[in-house]
Amino acid sequence: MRLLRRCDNGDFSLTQFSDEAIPPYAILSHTWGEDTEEVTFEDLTNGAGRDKPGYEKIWFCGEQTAQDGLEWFWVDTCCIDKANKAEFSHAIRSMFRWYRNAARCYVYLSDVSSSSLEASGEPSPPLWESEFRKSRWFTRGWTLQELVAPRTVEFFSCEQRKLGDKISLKSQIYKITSIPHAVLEGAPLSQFNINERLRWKEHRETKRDEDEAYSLQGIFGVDLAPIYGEGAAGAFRRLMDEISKLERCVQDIHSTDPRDDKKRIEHTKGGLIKASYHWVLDNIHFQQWYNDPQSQLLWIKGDPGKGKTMLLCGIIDELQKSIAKTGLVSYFFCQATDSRINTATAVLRGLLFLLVSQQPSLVLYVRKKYDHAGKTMFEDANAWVALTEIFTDVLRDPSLNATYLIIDALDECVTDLPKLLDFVAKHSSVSSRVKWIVSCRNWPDIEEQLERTGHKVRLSLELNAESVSTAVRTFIEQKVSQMAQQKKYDERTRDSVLEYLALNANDTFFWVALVCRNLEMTAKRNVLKKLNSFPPGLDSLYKRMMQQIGKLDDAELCKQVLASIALVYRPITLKELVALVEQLGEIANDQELREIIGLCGSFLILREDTIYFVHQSAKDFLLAQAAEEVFPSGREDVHHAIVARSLEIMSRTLQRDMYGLKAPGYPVNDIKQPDSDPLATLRYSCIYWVDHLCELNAVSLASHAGDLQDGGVVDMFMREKYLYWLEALSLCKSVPKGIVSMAKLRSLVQGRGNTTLFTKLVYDAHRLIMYYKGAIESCPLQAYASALLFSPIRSLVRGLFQHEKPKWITIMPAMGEGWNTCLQTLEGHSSLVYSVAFSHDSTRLASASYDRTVKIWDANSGECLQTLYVGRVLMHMSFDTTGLYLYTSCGTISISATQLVPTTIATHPQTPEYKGLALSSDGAWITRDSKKVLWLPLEYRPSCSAAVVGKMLGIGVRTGRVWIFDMSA
Ligand SMILES: Nc1ncnc2c1ncn2[C@@H]1O[C@H](COP(=O)(O)OP(=O)(O)OP(=O)(O)O)[C@@H](O)[C@H]1O
Repeated sequence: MRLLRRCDNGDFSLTQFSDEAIPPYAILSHTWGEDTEEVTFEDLTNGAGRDKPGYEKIWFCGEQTAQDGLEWFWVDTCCIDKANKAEFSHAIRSMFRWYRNAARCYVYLSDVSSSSLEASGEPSPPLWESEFRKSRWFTRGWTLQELVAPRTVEFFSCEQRKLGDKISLKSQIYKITSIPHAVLEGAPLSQFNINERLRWKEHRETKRDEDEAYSLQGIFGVDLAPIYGEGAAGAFRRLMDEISKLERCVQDIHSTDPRDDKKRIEHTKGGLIKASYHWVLDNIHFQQWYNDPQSQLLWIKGDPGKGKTMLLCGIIDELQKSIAKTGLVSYFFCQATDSRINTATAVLRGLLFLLVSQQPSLVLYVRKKYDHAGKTMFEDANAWVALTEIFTDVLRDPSLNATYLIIDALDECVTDLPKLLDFVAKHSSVSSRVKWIVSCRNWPDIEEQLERTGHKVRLSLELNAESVSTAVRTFIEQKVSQMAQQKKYDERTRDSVLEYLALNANDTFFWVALVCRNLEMTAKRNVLKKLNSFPPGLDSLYKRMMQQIGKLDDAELCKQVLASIALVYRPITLKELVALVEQLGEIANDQELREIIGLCGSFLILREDTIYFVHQSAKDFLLAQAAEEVFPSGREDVHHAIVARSLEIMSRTLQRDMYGLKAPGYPVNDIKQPDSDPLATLRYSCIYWVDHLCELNAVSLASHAGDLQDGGVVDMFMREKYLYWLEALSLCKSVPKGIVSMAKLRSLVQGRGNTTLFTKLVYDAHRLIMYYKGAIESCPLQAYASALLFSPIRSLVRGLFQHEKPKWITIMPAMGEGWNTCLQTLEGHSSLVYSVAFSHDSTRLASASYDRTVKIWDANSGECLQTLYVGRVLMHMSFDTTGLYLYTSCGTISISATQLVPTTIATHPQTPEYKGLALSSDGAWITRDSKKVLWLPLEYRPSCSAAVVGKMLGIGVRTGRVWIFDMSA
């Protein structure tokens, strides 16, 4: 950006600044006169232009800038070299940002005179207002963004007298432009829908047709390179395209909307009570964090149930009020029992989603990567890397105002917590504009890491016992008063409940909440009798509740439900639960089912149709203290029951074409889930039955030995339902998980030693899912087309499912006898793959392509874990024990094996030995010492690169595919 400064001799000089080093500056907004009247860049560089009418504006802007204590200012007529096309294009794309980031914006209204102000001596309304209303400034296209982008906009008359600013004149401006007050007060533009924003530009004109669209790019938070000559229609079409791409990108960032999570949490926890969190706002540590620019991280810690989550809900509400639309508040609530929101990646996605929703211009940092990699970049197992890079860029954005980032329950981040802690520690001191709050239980691991973080303030709930105690007391009073009203308690009952709760709560909100939950289900006449049965302390209370469940008529059923819910890998729905717990099968009635969950109400809660634990501590209790009661024959028994039920219900229900798609090429992305979804009960079973099977220990496996033998339940399921299961996995978007499951099943059955027909079937089925992953994943019915037609003649699955092969194919392709050496084909690169490398443990395969990306694959599941945009062609790649090294002509980029975070280093500590294979002229693969290791079938020969580890061979080819071969086969 080029800025102006007034020199001592009264002239103006121009200085160019890089984006990272722009000093505070003022900016002029005006309407252009004839081109010949304006002072140009050329004029200024040649010391000319003083005699032009436009010089006065520049002079005014310089004067006003100095008066406001600034040194630099910007005027569009002379700060852009319009002869330089690249610069001009860059300026058009940056203009909104330049206005938004200006410390001051002066609007010079050449057609509004303030002489009428003097003459009138404060009449009401002032006479200049009618000129103001008619000013040309409100009719031009570009001035729309000049009005809405800057924080402050001051209006001056042609005599250079201040008339007011966009806040003091908001009513007049609203009448002229119909732009709502909130916009003028700085509300994020994204709060206003596209049509409304388009309406603001109605009746505005631009000199060039295309500018009508170009002048709106900042208003919609998109980037549009100008192509003058394309016409207004072309420019608008591109603008609309960009807007829809932006919307898609924002949509794809989000895996959950933290605003909905917050509402849900508050709702399921019984509603937020202000009087129980308000104490924190006056707390000395909170105040220090809030007011001191050096204190950027507030760490709230406390034992389970002390009210941390609700405290954060309250703080979020208060911060949102206090920043009054000018800053950003972004937050995330981790919940261990919900796999959508218990990973480090989900946290960053959630935070990022709320940031870009409030300030769409930030999406540019996302688009840099997203446009290249698409939605998968948020979903790859290592999306973490991409997200941390984006986040780092976002936090450095110069336009970011006061920003608050809040993460609740770090202890409930199940996947990659160390990475998240490391990220928070590093980034919480990056910018004084960005402040963080994190909360967690008193866990030593987390404490150790956060203790090392600088610029933090610690707020321990245990060390603020008095405040927490008063807050709990208020909570008790509110809860009891609500119950007393609802259940019509007499005074004695109400006072007794109040007293009992106050005496036994031990400053733990959750204990109070749990007791109240129980009392709400207790008849008024029994309340006093029952009161003493709630012992103080969470564990004692859970124990007591377990005893109460033990006395129910449905005690056994409730325990079975609790046992299954405690062992499943994600929260399940009521329907999925019925599939897993045999005895529930007899309860056909939805109402009765809900009643059973209600009976477990001290531990479980139903949200819509999904069952959750009331609290993580409830699950912990069942798995530890109550294990004997809930798992009387051990956890393995419950795992086995889940497997048995899953197989039974899948065998009964799975069939060909569950969604009535008919066409084998029906793409999975076009499929709409039917209202009455035949997979609703099966989804969990389909995805996780193998995992439960693999939880069985040797003793348990021995006692169920028949299951894994020829003719056993698993064998029969594979024989009769395997392809239908693959179709279902595809409908559940879980084919990669299916591959991992089949690998697990294969090693489980192979580990049992003897080779049986069943072992062979599992091997064959595993090969088939690996080989046809791509086809089945994108079109579920390909399980019966490609997978049957092109698998080897002696494939067991092919033989078992002959009856399912497409009837319309009369001449079957000639296939080989058995599976060839190619295990799987990895698809994703869009150009030739010129380098491949295996990790030493053979779990990862990296491939580099002329599409300028390096992809890292899970060599077992074939899933693409990460796409690195390297932007250049590499010379070579190799893994060593420390990580992946990418060799470029300008040094090495190393990728750490565990973190997969690229860092640039100048040289590699030692040049690793090249261990790959090379292609000999006759098409055979030879090692470096010229010893032949493998002949490849002709079809695989047009290859470009190869790597080998153990008995696996990876080959990258011209089509962009990567093949993995089993060399032992
Ligand atoms: N300000 C409040 N308003 C309403 N309810 C509250 C408030 N504070 C705490 N509670 C009640 O106390 C319960 C426990 O609070 P919360 O979940 O915030 O504790 P926590 O410290 O985050 O617990 P954990 O670390 O175990 O997750 C909530 O379920 C809610 O019922």
